Amino acid sequence: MHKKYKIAILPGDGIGPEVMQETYKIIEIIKKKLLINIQTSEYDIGGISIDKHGIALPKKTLIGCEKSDAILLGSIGGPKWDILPPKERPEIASLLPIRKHFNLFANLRPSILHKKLNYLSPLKKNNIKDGFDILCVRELTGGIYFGKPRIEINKKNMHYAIDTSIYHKYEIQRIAEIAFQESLKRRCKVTSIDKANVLYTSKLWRKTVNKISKKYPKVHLSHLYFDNAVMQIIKNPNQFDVILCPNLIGDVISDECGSLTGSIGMLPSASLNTKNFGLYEPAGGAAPDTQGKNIANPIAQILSLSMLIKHSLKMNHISNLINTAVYKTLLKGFRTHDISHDKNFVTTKEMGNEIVKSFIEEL
Ligand SMILES: NC(=O)C1=CN([C@@H]2O[C@H](COP(=O)(O)OP(=O)(O)OC[C@H]3O[C@@H](n4cnc5c(N)ncnc54)[C@H](O)[C@@H]3O)[C@@H](O)[C@H]2O)C=CC1
Ligand SMILES: CC(C)CC(=O)C(=O)O
Ligand SMILES: [Mg+2]
Repeated sequence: MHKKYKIAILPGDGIGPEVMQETYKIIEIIKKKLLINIQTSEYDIGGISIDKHGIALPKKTLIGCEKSDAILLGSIGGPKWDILPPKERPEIASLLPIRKHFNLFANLRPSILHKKLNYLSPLKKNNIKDGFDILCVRELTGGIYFGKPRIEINKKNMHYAIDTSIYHKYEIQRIAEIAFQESLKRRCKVTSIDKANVLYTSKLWRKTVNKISKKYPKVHLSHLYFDNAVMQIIKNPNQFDVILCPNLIGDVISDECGSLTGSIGMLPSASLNTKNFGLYEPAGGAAPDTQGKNIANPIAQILSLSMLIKHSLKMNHISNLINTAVYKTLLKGFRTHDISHDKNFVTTKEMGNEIVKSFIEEL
């Protein structure tokens, strides 16, 4: 009897359901042609769930995810729900809590610009002749997105808001371990990014990362301040291997690295806990400006499935086949709106179909 894999699918808001449809096509091929027993079950999350059930993260969704081997998420949020009080908006009421619930502290965001596709990047060609391959390792369940108190005070003559950034040593230790271990599989370089010239949490971050680095003598560790880092990445992304960041900094850096490959619409992510259970989602958001137009790039979602298959289902060969299929489709010249330099672009569905064709060619 073949092993059965259960994937909880959470399409969410905005372009989430559109790009998820294209990802289902790849799952169907894996089931039919590779005879892998994958069972998918869909659950609501985010704004759509608020509309349907009055709550952004229903119990049914959490229980469905708990019973699965991994979660594949589209995206959440959009202007319709921006007017809600902070605690009720999809970001704070569903995305952050689901990450915390499963202790998904390790967020891996690989940004790869292949040499042969370097013209997709907005950077000048001579800066990216050889492309680049950066893995952003972002701490995902701590820092300022989770600190308390977070509150707006509006009293007589006083109107202010507070966010609190907290990092415990153990939170820094465990994400640093992940970054060093990942770098051993790559080019053995870790660049840790912080603001240790100003922030107390960053001082502890740097001290702790330095201590962990002693366990990894083969890995070259360097530190950059956040402001300089965003500049260095644009000047020469190829100098970076693994970039290790606190939550907020990683949010920014990963968008930057993603867009340097051509579009944030191609950047997948894996959010993992210590048991290799993971939530996989595009690094970008709900892209409301492209929603419903059949123009969104489905690559980030398809590559997120690839990461799921690698990290949670442990089928590296299938993950590699998907990655190759995406690469070949781009080499064949197919471009969605976000990566097209002219008016010649394919729709979301056409891109999905082309990736499926390339995938079948690889089998
Ligand atoms: N993990 C998640 O679910 C995330 C949700 N969000 C939410 O999404 C909503 C929109 O946020 P924004 O700041 O506009 O960021 P965004 O990432 O949704 O969009 C930024 C830009 O990138 C483009 N883009 C993103 N993904 C694309 C794709 N697959 N194909 C083509 N173009 C793509 C968008 O069209 C837009 O121009 C907000 O409500 C935000 O809170 C934002 C980031 C992550
Ligand atoms: C709500 C945000 C923290 C989501 C986001 O921008 C991200 O995870 O990259
Ligand atoms: Mg982000």
